[in-house]
Amino acid sequence: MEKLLDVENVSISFIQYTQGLNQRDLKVITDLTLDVFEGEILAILGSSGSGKSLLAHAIFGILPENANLNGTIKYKGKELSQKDKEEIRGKEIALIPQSVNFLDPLMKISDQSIGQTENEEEKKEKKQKQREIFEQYNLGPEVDDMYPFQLSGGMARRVLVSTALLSNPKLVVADEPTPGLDQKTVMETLNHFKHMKEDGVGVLLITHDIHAALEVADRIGIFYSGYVIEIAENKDFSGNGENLLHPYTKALYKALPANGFELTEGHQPLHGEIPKGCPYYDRCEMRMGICKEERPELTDLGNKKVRCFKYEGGLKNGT
Ligand SMILES: Nc1ncnc2c1ncn2[C@@H]1O[C@H](COP(=O)(O)OP(=O)(O)OP(=O)(O)O)[C@@H](O)[C@H]1O
Ligand code: NI
Repeated sequence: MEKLLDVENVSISFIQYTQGLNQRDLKVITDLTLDVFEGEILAILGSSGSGKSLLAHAIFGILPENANLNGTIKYKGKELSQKDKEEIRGKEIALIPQSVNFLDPLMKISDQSIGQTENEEEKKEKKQKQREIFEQYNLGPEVDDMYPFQLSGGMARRVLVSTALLSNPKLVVADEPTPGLDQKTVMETLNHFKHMKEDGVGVLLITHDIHAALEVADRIGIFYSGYVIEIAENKDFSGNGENLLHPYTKALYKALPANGFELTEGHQPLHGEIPKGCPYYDRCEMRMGICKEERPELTDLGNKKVRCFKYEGGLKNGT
């Protein structure tokens, strides 16, 4: 399977003005590294406000003006410049945006889904394809002439998913596709991702819903205080969680069945307030002296990755 997306050491920050003319760099995402292969679903799990949408927007070159982006984003091994991102988006790579507000309220659904076309012939072709895909997603012909406000939440979601698929993308980035949907529509949406994967598409599923992630993802990356602290395989989230590596991931897993799961529980140091050592130091049961002083790197352990000093010498060193 070919590697589609490489996000290497990406940091995203904003300039924050403090007193007077003083300013400081407010880091939202630090040193983020992940990859997505063909026919794979990688979920990124993070709490609200942890920078998930910023990550998606960085890949598509649509970050807000005041954001600073560092690091490298590659597609099929080639580093993407801002210009490349603009050329490739909506074609080989497609975004399923978090908000249905991405739909234009004043434009009929089918027109905005098809987008601008060069000529009548192209428009006809695209219209036909749009109908086919919409049909697969249970959106009948009556939807074409509707405006966004006439759609239910589930229909609007399906419009965003099918619009993303219109260009036959190789890579799909789905930003929080499930909140606000009823259980049945959640399962439907997740099934769409499974079908994309079966068709060889690579999917980056950005979510704060661990149940959704576990339902469909092959691997799951866990955000903590703007760092990816572990990328685990789905099957590691089983038994006593003994195959999970980072103490935070272990704690999350243990909280799952008992508490109905709350990712935001406990205080995650955010942005400016991260101490110089490991961001999880204060809450960690496995902490050592070095963890207070230095920040651990993301250690590559084959199919998994972890950011924790316990594993710097390999898997056997952890507990
Ligand atoms: N234009 C901006 N200027 C300054 N700070 C910003 C800006 N946009 C986002 N941020 C900061 O970045 C943080 C992360 O935003 P982002 O939308 O990526 O979070 P998220 O993980 O997608 O959250 P949610 O789960 O609510 O969708 C925000 O909490 C905010 O502090
Ligand atoms: Ni978001």
